[in-house]
Amino acid sequence: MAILNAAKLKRQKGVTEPAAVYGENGEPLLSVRNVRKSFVSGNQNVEVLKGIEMSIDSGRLTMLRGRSGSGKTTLLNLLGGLDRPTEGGVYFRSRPLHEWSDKQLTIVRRREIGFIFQSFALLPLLTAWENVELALRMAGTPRSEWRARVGSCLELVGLTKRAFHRPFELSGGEQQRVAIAKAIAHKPPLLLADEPTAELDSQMAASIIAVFRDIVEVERMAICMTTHDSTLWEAADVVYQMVDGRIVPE
Ligand SMILES: Nc1ncnc2c1ncn2[C@@H]1O[C@H](COP(=O)(O)OP(=O)(O)OP(=O)(O)O)[C@@H](O)[C@H]1O
Repeated sequence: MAILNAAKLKRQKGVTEPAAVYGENGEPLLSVRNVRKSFVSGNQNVEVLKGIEMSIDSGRLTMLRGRSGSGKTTLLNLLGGLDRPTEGGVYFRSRPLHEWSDKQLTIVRRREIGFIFQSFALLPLLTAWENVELALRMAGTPRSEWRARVGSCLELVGLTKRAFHRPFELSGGEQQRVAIAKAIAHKPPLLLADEPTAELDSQMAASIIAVFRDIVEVERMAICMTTHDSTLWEAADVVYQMVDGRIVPE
């Protein structure tokens, strides 16, 4: 796919665009400091994350790669405040998510983070347009802004012509694009995606990654996604490889 090759070429030539950074001092949008996560399974304590250090910048597509069971989803859940680390810190826009109450985390997730999952999580009776509009309603965006924002999000994901179709009338790739439009509608600075291309064929997967590249470049959001698919890694600005709960050099 052209977009993948373009991203690869840019990196090969050492061309890097200046990252849009959060904060005056250039601190990353999100940083993870010595994070450990354990689960109790039966009478055993299983350590799934073993001292993770990483950061995520605005205007960058970051990928987490690794074998099944290496801890990618567990880490993504911590980045999005869906769970808390056993040790260490997760700082989002310099605020310590790991110290926040459930109520505070719910608010930050609703307003400042977009989530995309493997299954597309669309409401089946609503059209693509109404699904995206619902996200704005949930985020408390003023009604007067809905029309323009829904239109521009559907345009960004290339679905203007399909705006009034319901999910069952759309292909898997198109449904995932509606899910992306829904996740970015309220302009969250951070978009997290867990295996967003797992249910798609390789062509549709590449088209989703092309949409992600547009989002980081046009909207300057940060996207962090997990993937097994080695053909997609070259489209990333940053790739973290996970092995057995640790980030290891590629
Ligand atoms: N709530 C939990 N309780 C006990 N063990 C858990 C829990 N969540 C995850 N694990 C274990 O942590 C390990 C890492 O799981 P995780 O889902 O993060 O891996 P992954 O890299 O995302 O894998 P996949 O690519 O298959 O989704 C697995 O061995 C899993 O069984």
